[in-house]
Amino acid sequence: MKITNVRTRVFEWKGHTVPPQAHFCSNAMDELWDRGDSMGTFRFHGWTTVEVETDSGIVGLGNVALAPRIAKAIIDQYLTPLVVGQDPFDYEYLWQRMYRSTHAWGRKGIGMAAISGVDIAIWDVMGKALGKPVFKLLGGRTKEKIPCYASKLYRTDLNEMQREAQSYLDQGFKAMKMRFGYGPKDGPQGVRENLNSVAAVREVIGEDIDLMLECYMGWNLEYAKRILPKLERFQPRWLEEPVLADDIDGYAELNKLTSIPISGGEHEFTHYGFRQLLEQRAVSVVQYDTNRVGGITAARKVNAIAEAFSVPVIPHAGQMHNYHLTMSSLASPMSEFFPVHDVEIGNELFYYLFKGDPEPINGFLDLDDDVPGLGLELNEQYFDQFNIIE
Ligand SMILES: O=C(O)[C@H](O)[C@H](O)[C@@H](O)CO
Ligand SMILES: [Mg+2]
Repeated sequence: MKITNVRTRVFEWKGHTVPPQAHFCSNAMDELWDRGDSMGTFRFHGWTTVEVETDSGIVGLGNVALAPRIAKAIIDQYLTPLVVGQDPFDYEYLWQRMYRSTHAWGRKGIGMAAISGVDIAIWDVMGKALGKPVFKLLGGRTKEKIPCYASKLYRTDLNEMQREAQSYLDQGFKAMKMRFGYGPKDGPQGVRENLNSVAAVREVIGEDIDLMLECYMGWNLEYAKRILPKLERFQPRWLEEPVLADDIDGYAELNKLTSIPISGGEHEFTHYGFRQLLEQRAVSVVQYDTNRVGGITAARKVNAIAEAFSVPVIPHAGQMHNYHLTMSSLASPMSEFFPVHDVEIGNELFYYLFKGDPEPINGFLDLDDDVPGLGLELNEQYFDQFNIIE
């Protein structure tokens, strides 16, 4: 079998979106004086699809969510020439070819996200060619079904957050993640706002439901050191991305500071990046996203390293390209799940673009042993809601 072409398309959402709200989610832009719509650069309202075509007629489907137009340009100009004419089953060789040839600028960030999109499509081709789901090529079914946590609860009115948390309980979720809305610039009042939001959610869900806390790189080391001891009473499952992704020493200091596990990784890349995080004991939960970290070829290597360090892997985003890694590894105990709703931050856009993702039942997801490849298709039902760039 040979790869004959790689077709990339950028889908930019033009449908209804929920208007931005202040203090929606603390984030890396908050420290800058221009507080405007600080979450603006982290809205995912576009997506790149990657279709690897082969001489057998099989087409593999991958995706990239970061900087979609740049990802498309990188794939079209640099990666496609490296994989066309090649056997998709030589996936390690092809990954190394893409990684090494773009090493000067592509080993992290959008370069590696573009490589991830091609690699995911290649694994979809292999699964389809063998008539097996991708997880069966990775390690098979390690779980009867995958526990997942509901992930939304962006900072809004506390009564609204309590109603949302209750809705996840009513759906049978045993775990959920909420977002902070305040950080260092908001001073002691912001600390109180943050603590009050956690107290409000804990009041609804009680002590027997796992609660994760998301900072999305919006704090700094000094602020996190002050607030972490105040959060211990809420016994969070983890505190996520308290500092910038480059502050690995800060992660490591916080991870030792209190009983609260520190998680991160959705902005880290390749098995080399995670080797550093794990050797420095910087995270207690690994959260790569397979469409960023280097695709399935790199993600499976991170799973193995994390397993050796006894650090659980709970990939960012759920979504099918991550579910197959979680299903196939004992190092990965559960998945994130973004509830389906009106387009807001954009994580939920995945459901408008693709179909095939499993729906959670009582807080669990399952994959089908008999659906070859990733089990994803493009959801043409919403194509008219997108500007599509070929
Ligand atoms: O962990 C997450 O789900 C990510 O950080 C979200 O995608 C981001 O939107 C911030 O919540
Ligand atoms: Mg996160």
